Amino acid sequence: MDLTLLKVHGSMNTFYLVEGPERDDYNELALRLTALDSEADGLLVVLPSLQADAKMRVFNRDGSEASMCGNGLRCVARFVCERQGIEEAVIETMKALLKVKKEKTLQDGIARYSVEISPVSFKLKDLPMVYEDNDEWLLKPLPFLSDDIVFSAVAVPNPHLIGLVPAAYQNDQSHQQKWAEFFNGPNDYFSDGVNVSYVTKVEEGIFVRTFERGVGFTNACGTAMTASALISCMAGLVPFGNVNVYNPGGMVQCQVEKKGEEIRLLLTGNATVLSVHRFQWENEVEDSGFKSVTELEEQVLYEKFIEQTSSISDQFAQ
Ligand SMILES: N[C@@H](CCC[C@H](N)C(=O)O)C(=O)O
Repeated sequence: MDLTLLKVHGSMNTFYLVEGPERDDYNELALRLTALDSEADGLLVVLPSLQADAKMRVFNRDGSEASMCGNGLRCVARFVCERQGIEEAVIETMKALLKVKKEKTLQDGIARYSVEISPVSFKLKDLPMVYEDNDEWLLKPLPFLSDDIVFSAVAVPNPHLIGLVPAAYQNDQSHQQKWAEFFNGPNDYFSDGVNVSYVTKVEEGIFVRTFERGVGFTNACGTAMTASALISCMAGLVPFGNVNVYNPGGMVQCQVEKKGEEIRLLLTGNATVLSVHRFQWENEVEDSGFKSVTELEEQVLYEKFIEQTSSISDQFAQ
């Protein structure tokens, strides 16, 4: 089968995007593509939907399917809005119908979209996480892990474990890597694995580094950045409202509103198309492969944007 793929990114969280019918082997396609491209964090599939303008499925580098992807949703939002000539849409995801919207471009040319991140749950059963007889785990050290990091568990709806850390843990990532690898292997706490983020306050917001389930360290994880902004607001690290979230791949804005139990989260950032690919997808691995690549110019502008945000991100080892 001859497929047309877009290589896209949100904050340098990079995916192949394909449009197609429902089928049960997109995990295989994700594995084929990521085996050929070490930059790709996974695959986004845009499908027809009976309830929304389109449906998104997301597959990690290792072929596992995730319930949500914030950076990926911005790229899907752009694809659907441009295809239909609209500025707002609703996208069906595994657990929710989410509103997406075209926003004013960044630096006069970088396409920018906002996406709803929902539903949000602090219930450990929704991640799932099991730790003694706790129902929630918010802003408390996990004693077996460290005494000086407060951790929070939140599902948005994919699972996140978020630690508020001093800068030293950003410069030496071995602590984060060790525990993220442990929680994503056979373990008693997270039966489905978990995305692990370390968050540090910076002058104009927060810096977030994420070790993603099914991927490893990534330039950025949209759901993790939004969940981290929520936890940072709840911890009093930054005020509720708009939070600038810096990451190794750039910067996004997360809008965090919490009224009692009701939480509203919005993630806004770039949705960039890097290149267009033709890919031959056959049963045999040796018959599959890229047939052509057309590079686009959009990344030039994005690189300039990164230069501006790098004064903050460069405080930490990349
Ligand atoms: N990078 C994504 C999240 C992708 C899914 C994640 N690895 C999971 O398995 O939950 C994002 O931008 O949110």
